[in-house]
Amino acid sequence: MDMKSGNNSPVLADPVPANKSRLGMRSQLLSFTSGSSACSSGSYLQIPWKKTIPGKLDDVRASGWLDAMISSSPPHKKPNKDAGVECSSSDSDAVYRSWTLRYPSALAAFEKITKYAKGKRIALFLDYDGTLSPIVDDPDRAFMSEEMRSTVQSVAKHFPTAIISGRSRNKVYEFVGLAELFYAGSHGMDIMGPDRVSDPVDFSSNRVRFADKQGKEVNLFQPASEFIPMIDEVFKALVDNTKEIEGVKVENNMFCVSVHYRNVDEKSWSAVAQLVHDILKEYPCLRLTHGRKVLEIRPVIDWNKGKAVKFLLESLGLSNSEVVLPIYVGDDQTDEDAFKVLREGSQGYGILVSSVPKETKAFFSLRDTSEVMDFLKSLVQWKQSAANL
Ligand SMILES: O=P(O)(O)OC[C@H]1O[C@H](O[C@H]2O[C@H](CO)[C@@H](O)[C@H](O)[C@H]2O)[C@H](O)[C@@H](O)[C@@H]1O
Repeated sequence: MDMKSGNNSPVLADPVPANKSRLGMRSQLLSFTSGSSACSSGSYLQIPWKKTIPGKLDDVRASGWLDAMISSSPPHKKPNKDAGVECSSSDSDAVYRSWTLRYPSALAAFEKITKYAKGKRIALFLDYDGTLSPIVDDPDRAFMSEEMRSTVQSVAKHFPTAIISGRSRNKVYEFVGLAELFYAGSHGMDIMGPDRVSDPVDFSSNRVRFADKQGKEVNLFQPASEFIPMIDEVFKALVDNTKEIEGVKVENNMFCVSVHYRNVDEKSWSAVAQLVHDILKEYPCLRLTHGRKVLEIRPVIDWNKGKAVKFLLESLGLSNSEVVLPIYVGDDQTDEDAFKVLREGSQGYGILVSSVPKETKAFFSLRDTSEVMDFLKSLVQWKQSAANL
């Protein structure tokens, strides 16, 4: 893959000036980013990992990380600063209701949505955690209910449906377990789709075609494949460096590493942030995104859930917005890239799953996973009744 910045490349330009090389030491990582890689120039050299001594916490405060960590997965009651007490739940309800004037409930606006979808084919994109399965303390136990599974299964019978998750593709497939869907893991950096119908850009070097277990031709697209060894290295370093902090969980999601602090005492959040910050200083080709009580480290390539949606629409031959209505349902910051693509291209609808008001690029909202299920069931019923007309 051409890793220089360019129209066809998903890789961003070198984020660090060439004179800021890593102490002039050569790295074992150079071997897999050979050629013209922006990240394999001097700026990409790595020092062998050494244990980080937590540095100045000013770094994480100044960069706004701590604020973002505190506001991710916000509490259900809003503290009232003036009175020093929490707002009552009826106050929060009123705030939520007024927020839904801007982002109406997709259930309440169902007729409007289906009116717009008339004569079009709906394509569904579903996030996993917080959308199909409720948020739980242990990421390994984020199971979806059987009812939700069969709802997703029937939705997929009527509409092309893809899961787009921050988890590794294999892991999210294990949780969902439905072979009839398309899957994009690692925030869209690992897409298993149909054999491509058309594609506006040349991704040939990142694409592998093969037949799946059912003999169906599939297309595996991994725009960040060169980063796997680096991600492994960072994963191991973070497991090692955070082991003294109780409650931290580090997850290897193949093309990204998730550092969970949901079960960490709030007093230690800054230490978690500092350790991640220190790692990122050593790996200029990686960057941070925030999720729900999770810090996510991923390659700096210009690829995200929004690009994955576009890619899948192309691959499925569904990119003509005159005849296709894509709907994306998701709950966290990384889903905003997909909402943005749909809104800015006037292409389809984003639906934010949130029980608290949030700034979003979505058009509609749903409170929680049970409303997501109701919405999916309504789509199936609507489709079935339209077929009977
Ligand atoms: O894109 P998603 O499918 O929403 O995945 C985003 C991250 O979800 C998982 O973490 C979140 O859910 C956990 C289980 O409910 C919860 O414990 C954690 O606090 C949340 O951040 C997953 O573990 C991550 O790897 C995903 O990136």
